[in-house]
Amino acid sequence: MPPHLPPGIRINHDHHPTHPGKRRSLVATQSFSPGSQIATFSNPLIALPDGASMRTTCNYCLRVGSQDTDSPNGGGGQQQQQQLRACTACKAAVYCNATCQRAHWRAVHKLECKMFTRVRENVGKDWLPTPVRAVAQVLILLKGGDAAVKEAFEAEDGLEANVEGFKAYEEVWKDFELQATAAVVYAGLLEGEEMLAKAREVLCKIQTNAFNRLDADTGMTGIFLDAGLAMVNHSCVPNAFVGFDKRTAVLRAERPIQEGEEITISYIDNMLPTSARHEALKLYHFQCDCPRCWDDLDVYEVCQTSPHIHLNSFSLQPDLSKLQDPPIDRSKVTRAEIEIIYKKWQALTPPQGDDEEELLEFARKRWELCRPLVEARMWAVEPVPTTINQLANRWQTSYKMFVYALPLLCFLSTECDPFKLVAPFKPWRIKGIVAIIKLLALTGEFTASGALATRCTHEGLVGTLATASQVSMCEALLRLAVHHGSIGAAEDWDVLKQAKSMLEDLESLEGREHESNLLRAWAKDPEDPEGAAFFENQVLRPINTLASFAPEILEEMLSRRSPVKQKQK
Ligand SMILES: C[S@@+](CC[C@H](N)C(=O)[O-])C[C@H]1O[C@@H](n2cnc3c(N)ncnc32)[C@H](O)[C@@H]1O
Repeated sequence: MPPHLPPGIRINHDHHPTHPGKRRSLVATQSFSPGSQIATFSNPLIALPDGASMRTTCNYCLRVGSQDTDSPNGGGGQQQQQQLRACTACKAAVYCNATCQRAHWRAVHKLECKMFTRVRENVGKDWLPTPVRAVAQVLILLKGGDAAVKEAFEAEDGLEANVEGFKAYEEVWKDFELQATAAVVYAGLLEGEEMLAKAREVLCKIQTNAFNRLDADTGMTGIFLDAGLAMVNHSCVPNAFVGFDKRTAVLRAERPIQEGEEITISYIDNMLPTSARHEALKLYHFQCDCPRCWDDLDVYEVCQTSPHIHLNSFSLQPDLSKLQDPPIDRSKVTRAEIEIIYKKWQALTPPQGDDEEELLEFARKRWELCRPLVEARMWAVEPVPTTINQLANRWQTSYKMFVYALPLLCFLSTECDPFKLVAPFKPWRIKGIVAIIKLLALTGEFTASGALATRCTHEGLVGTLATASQVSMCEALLRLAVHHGSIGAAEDWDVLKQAKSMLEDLESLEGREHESNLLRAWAKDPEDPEGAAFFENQVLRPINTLASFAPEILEEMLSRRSPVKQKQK
């Protein structure tokens, strides 16, 4: 029996003449506009936090919290987070409340609880590596006769396993053998070779069909497997994407989808150069022949053909002609050189600790590799954006450097993200905007007290912030975040909730009704003459000026020349 699917989608079982290995696919039974919700999946077969965070994440709803203070490792320092209480029997699985604990007990924990007692007695640990726990859960649910798990893992038309494909990679297969054996032993099911073979097959099915559930807010990962969602095939130019909200996966349209069209998502980071994408897809055992792979398109070329460039008229890159005809110089770097740059960049080993000098030296080496792309002004081509992003992330929380993170974040939101992620409602684009808002609020305090110049030697940066209306900038950015967040994210996405409440606070500030009215008019109609002029002059211009400092700041910090020079713009 095929998995139960929500309305709006169906499974296509037709043979793909050009791709016999593709087997089934998910097809839209109605049209979907960009950003709209195609389907939600809230009853997964497997939903696990990753091994290391199973003591700090509710094992049922996957909400991140802090550990019970009675537990051996304590839970201090995270007051705002939900306090989690451990199962009194195994003391390994933790929950945010009794409802979650009961639901997890019914779903699987009554069967796996003893396993954790066994783990503690045998190896003294109170957690298991994620794949081992996932396989063990499936095995004990199969043993317990769970119908949905049997259907997915034992029926002939169940989940794709690709066992022979995995066997071809010796190292991967050795790893699978170890993990499958551990799962069988810990589950208390070591009954012979047949059970071990079953465990290996289960692991192959999990590897092929489960999502790495990355929580965009906390960075926590885990495994999420739903038999219906697992029917979506891959494309490097997908028309849909999956977001996670605790125990629910939401499938959303990224591009317009017509009735009868196949729905595709990207299994990997589809912004990487072609050979890196193919390397990442190796474990799915198929040759991707999407337009990006077929014509070896870079991010700018994919952006140029995107059907939703126009959505950026309400964004930080409203100059649509730039998205249609990007100001880059392809003669400075070939595709083959980009592939080599990426491989060398990836091969550099990051320093182990937090030593500032070592981290800066590492960033310098990475930046040096990016130089041909920088000269071509191909800022949106990896590894340039990730190199800048990593530096911005570090500087944001650095007492000495946080002011310098602001131009970097403005640069990412204007020169990188819109080309990489053309749809402005993609959560990563919204997060980029929210990061700018937070830094504007922080630097605003220093501007008001006149202390900014003591923190930052870049006169252009200090001058721009001194003359800009940071409150209006924040309000405009919040309106962008709330508008696009309401299209492409769950209503109770923390980032969206936070943006909404910050916007309410700003709107209620006395004495700036005029500015607020203009921005409200612009948000209602980005072509409203007065509102648009206000946004252009008071928001976009300072954001672009701040962004324009990023290349020189990066150059001077990372090119082994002098420190940031004092410059008046
Ligand atoms: C998560 S499953 C997707 C559902 C799968 N088609 C099925 O019938 O079970 C992933 C597997 O589907 C196949 N697949 C996914 N995308 C594909 C594509 N673009 N071309 C060919 N095969 C693909 C590969 O075998 C891959 O390992």
